[in-house]
Amino acid sequence: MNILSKEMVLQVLVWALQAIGVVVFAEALRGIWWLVNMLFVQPPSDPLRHLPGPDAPKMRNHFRETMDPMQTPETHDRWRELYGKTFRFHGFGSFDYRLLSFDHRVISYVLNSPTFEKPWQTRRILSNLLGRGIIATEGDEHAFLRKLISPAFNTHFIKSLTPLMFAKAEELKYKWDNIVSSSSPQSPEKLDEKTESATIDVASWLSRTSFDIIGLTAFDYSFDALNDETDEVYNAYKTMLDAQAKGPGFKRILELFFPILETLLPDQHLRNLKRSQKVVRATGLRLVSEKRAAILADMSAKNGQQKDLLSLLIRANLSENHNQRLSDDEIVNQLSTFLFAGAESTAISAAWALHHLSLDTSIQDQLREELLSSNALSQQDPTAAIDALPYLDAVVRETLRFVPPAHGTIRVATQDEVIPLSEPIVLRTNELVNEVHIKKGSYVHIAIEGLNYCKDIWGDDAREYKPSRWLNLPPSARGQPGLANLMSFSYGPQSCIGWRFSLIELKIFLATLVTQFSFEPAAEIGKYNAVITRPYVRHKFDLGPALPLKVSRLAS
Ligand code: HEM
Repeated sequence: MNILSKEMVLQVLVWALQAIGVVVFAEALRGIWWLVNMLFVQPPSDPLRHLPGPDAPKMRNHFRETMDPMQTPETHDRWRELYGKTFRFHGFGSFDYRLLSFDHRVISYVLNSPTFEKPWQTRRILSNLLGRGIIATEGDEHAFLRKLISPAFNTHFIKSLTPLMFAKAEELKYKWDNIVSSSSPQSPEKLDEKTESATIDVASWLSRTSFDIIGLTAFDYSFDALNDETDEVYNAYKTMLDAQAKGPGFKRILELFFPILETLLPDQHLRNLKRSQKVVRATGLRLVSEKRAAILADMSAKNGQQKDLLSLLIRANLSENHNQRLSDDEIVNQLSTFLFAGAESTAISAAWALHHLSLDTSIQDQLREELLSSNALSQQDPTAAIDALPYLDAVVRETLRFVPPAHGTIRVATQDEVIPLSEPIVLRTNELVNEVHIKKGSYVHIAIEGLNYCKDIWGDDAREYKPSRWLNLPPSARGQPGLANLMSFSYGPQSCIGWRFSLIELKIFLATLVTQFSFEPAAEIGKYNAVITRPYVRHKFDLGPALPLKVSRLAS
């Protein structure tokens, strides 16, 4: 009996091993076929191969040339000169043809057509991080969320949030003032000189301020990060978002393709991430339930003032058909998305603005002169007053043009498609064509920075930081389809929903800080692209994103 059961166990083991062997063999075959198909079968039939463009050896890619902001301006200029406005380059190797175009007809077609979606890799990264927020969705789900969320970002509502933005900008001003005071030896002679100064990492302080603003305006939650960085939810969000700040490592990329690795080979990073997500979700769910209870209880609030985006979202959700309503979890995903998409991008733009003002004192002086002579900050309606200042507007837009936080975006064709061109191109076969054929699965790269640097749109000085261009834009730039006359917020159904929010926040930051301090460079700054274009101190990349400036208090 014993012997029999041993034999049976052995037999079962053998069968199990055979079954595993068959599965492994089948998977290996599938993998080999996938590789052969990708490397040898698909490329010869890819219509993009006929387009002009740079060639690459089998396993070399063009990612650095197309995505590293320290290289892209030169690369784009060179490639445009050689290949024209629409061409192809290589993704993971010479087998991987990708479309790159500086033709707005192509861009507009791709950004507006339902055939083109964000690649699954982008959406998986985003939803692994934030849950399924609007930025990670497509099709009907996206359209539904966009309709639900859009009212929360209208001009009127954003204007109601500006007192909070002003209050936080003032708080930042006092923080910097204290830093300057504590690092400058006090002496009476110095009071009317511009010598009281300190070196401040403006990127980090602006990030703390911007987090505080989104916390309060989006979900009425005080991170109070400007005071200290101890709040548990703030730190949880920082852990989640900082994971992106140095770019994905090799293991993260492998996990994207083989999610099972997260379970098989957990590491400290993943454990921290999961812990942070738990903290964010628990607090988010609590806030949603408290807000909803308050809204339901307070019938008079039906037409009353909403003071945060969450209340607006809950109210819009409550008026939806019962079976279409978002769950509390789904609402929390949207809040995390606002934080992810809005906090760092606006803070980094403000830091880039101060950087460029520090590099050109005449621009800085002109801006300060406009702000002081208009007395905009002391007006009864300071939001309207600063919003009406042409040079402030020019500095903000020029900064967003010159260093767009989103360096580019990518779309993938979900079926074979024909994209119209605004001007014909000559294929490698010498054929003149008015359209580009693209097959299902091909990637289209939208070079946001590249489009912002186009000489045929912006003029020969496109690669100079020059706010004055906005006071007299060339007609080619005036007709740009992008939001705020730029590509920086993209356009089409998936364009930035928070663009008005960030424009006014940037203006409030600059108006508050430039009237109080002057800025000079404190280090050589480089830029790198990890989800957004971030500053770092040259030769000190390991320290992470930073933008130190010499900040001096102006004589009163
Ligand atoms: C300087 C600041 C900002 C820049 C440059 C910026 C840029 C962008 C860009 C380029 C996209 C499109 C991404 C793509 O198609 O791949 C986008 C989408 C989005 N942005 Fe912004 N953004 C900024 C600030 C904000 C703020 C403050 C918020 C919210 C508070 C926000 C919320 C969103 C959301 C929710 C989406 C997804 C929209 C959708 O999928 O329909 N952004 N942003």
